[in-house]
Amino acid sequence: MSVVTSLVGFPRIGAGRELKRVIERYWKGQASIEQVRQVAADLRSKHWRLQADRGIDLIASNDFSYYDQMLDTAILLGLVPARYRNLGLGAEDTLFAMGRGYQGPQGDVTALPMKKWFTTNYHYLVPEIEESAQVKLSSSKPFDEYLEARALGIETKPVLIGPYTFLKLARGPQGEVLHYDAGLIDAVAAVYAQVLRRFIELGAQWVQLDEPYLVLDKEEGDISLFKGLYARILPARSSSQGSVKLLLQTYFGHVGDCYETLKLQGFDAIGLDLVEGRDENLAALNRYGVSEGTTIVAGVVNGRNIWRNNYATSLGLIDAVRQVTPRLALSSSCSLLHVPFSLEGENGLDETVQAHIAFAVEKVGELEELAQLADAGESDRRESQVLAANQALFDGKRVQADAAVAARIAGLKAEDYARQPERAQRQELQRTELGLPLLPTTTIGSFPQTREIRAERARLRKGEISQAEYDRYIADCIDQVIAKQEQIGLDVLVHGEFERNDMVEYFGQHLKGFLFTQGAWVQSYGTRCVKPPIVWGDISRAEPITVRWSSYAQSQTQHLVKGMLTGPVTILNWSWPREDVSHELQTQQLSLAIRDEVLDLEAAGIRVIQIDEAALREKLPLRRSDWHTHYLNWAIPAFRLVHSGVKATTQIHTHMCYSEFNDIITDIDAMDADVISFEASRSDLTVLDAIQAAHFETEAGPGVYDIHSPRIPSQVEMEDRIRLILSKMDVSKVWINPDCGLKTRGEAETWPSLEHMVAAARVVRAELTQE
Ligand SMILES: Nc1nc2c(c(=O)[nH]1)N[C@@H](CNc1ccc(C(=O)N[C@@H](CCC(=O)N[C@@H](CCC(=O)N[C@@H](CCC(=O)O)C(=O)O)C(=O)O)C(=O)O)cc1)CN2
Ligand code: MET
Ligand SMILES: [Zn+2]
Repeated sequence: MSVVTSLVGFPRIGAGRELKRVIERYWKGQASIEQVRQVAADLRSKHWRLQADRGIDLIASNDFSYYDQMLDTAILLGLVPARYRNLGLGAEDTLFAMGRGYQGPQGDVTALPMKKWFTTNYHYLVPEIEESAQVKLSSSKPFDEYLEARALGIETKPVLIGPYTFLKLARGPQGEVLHYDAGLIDAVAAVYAQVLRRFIELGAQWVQLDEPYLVLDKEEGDISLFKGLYARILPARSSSQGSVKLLLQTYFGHVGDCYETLKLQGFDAIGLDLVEGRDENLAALNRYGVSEGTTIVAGVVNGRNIWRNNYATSLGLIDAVRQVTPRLALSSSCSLLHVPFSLEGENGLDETVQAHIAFAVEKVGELEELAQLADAGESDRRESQVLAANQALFDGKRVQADAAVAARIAGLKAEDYARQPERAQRQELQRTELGLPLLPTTTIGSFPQTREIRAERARLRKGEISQAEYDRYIADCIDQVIAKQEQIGLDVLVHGEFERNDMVEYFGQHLKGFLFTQGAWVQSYGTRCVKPPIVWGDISRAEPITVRWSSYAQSQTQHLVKGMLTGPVTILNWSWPREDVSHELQTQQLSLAIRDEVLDLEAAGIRVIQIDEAALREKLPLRRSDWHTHYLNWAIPAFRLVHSGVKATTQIHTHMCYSEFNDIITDIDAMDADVISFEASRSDLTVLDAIQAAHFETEAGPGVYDIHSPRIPSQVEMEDRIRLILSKMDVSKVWINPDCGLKTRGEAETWPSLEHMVAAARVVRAELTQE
């Protein structure tokens, strides 16, 4: 018998994005809810079987979700705010209304706020706990899925988001952090206790509670909140009916600052991330040891990258844990939700490259191989073919270094990171030069990526149409979008990004050093997926990427057209980075490539250039002490390097979404952009207070409506929003825009929404000039 293997969670969208397809068809009225349920059940069964066939011992159930697992947990706890309940919709439709808003015969409600899930490109819905909320067990989803697997002959380990993480991420109706009073703690803990008792009745062996929030710095009261919750939950592991074991699963970092507390609670197992939290977690194990009866589940297979596991390294980690305890199990470092499904059918990559890659299915295989190697004696390990073949992947260099890139980086000087003249002076020059009105209106860049556009691109890929035909089609799209923007009266226009499949993949495809996949999709939010490009070698730009379409768009109008680029930090964060060189170096290479593009756009007559850094906050280390030393100290200069070469009158914009900036607001100001647009409509507007407090110099467009929902906002609603913004910001610094790009929206909702937005800006502008 080999070491026990556990999987934190498995991707749920399906190898061919089946779940996405059926749910989106359902939303359009083209599939029934029964069809959705059937596809979901088929996927679950396929994924369980796949793990069982490969010998995984603790297979997760309830890791499936139609939209998001935080949303499922809110529903499980009965935390459906009244405005959604009052719509009177069925179970799935209520869930979708919370996820994406609802506008129809039953009412008009916005969606719950959406936020980044720790340091990933996955987004969760922020549960809202109303004053009047009655916390009680309100869904049978975890039990149903456990029984569904059982009926297939597969014993699973039900997985739930733990109560501590849930409560730390939930908010009050105004987006405020909760007050964790005894009543709330009792009620939430009581539901989890009830869940455990029910699983005992059903005969489950293990339940996993995910507590990633434990890897964050602790605030006052956190430890007592955690202890308060688990003091009520742990006793429910046994009842007159039997008992169940509890696995406390942590991931995305270390729990060094609370490991002793975790140890003392007497969990049956504690899951530790030995990839991202390696040193501190091992140090904590060594320092405090492991309680009698607790198994350490060592997360050695990285659940967040796509590279093959280095078995020698993992065996070293396994041996290190065994120095402390013999009770060891193996797992992925976090849920495999964050990696693509499988290499099977991936014919976009050649074999030598594929040998270095492991997606979810391959990672399951790695866990099993490691479990066998972990139990092999020293001589068996020495003779192991598996180990030798694995070692060969890590011996020697994969790619030749690019000497020209290295020389350019070596030649960088301090002044390359500082734009001249200083910002206040630039903003004044730009005001006269660009001739913009007060409260200028603009959009974030993309316009609807309709089925038709995607189909044209698919046709080009398959060789059904020529490049020239495709280009003509894109030019038509641009003509139309320019004309429409002029018609509704936007001040700074965009070309619409029709030529791009994705804002990161597109740049990857036009830069040296990147590779792409055909179908390596990863869920980003709801039914939306991304296909990150792979960094394989040193990065550089062979030729201009966006100049052609930006200049074309500018040639079609007298208005300003904003050039549109993705910034270096975002390109790296939304790609699969190399692990043989630092993120800092890869980002620097990207900065130089995008810098060349900025200068080429300027030379081609583009006077406003937006460099999106949508993912800047995403990889901010979870521990505050690492923020500057491990990240901001190079990520912010990387952005400055991109734009420091332009003239004072060229206006540099940046854009960010789904992040919290309050605590890094001065760092964002230090990017030295002239203008920033950001997401602010789904979340609370405390960011405006932060802007005010920090004397933020960058002009700013806090999004006045949510584009991740099909709902059309009214003009009045946006007027109110603008007035609220003006109560906190200097009017000369305010821009009016949606909170992100419009690519996921349809034409039908896009144009009325923008008309309302422009009309709202005009009304408020008129009020201002009357005063
Ligand atoms: N990388 C990245 N991360 C991000 C964002 C982002 O824009 N990009 N935005 C934020 C929110 N997250 C988002 C993630 C994905 C999408 C999104 O729109 N994804 C699309 C896919 C975009 C894409 O790559 N499209 C390709 C391929 C489209 C496709 O599915 N084609 C069909 C064939 C065409 C057809 O429909 O007939 C196929 O391959 O089967 C293209 O346009 O070429 C989707 O899930 O639907 C939006 C926002 C945060 N993170
Ligand atoms: N320019 C991009 C767009 O409008 C920025 C999106 S941020 C996820 O789609
Ligand atoms: Zn955005």
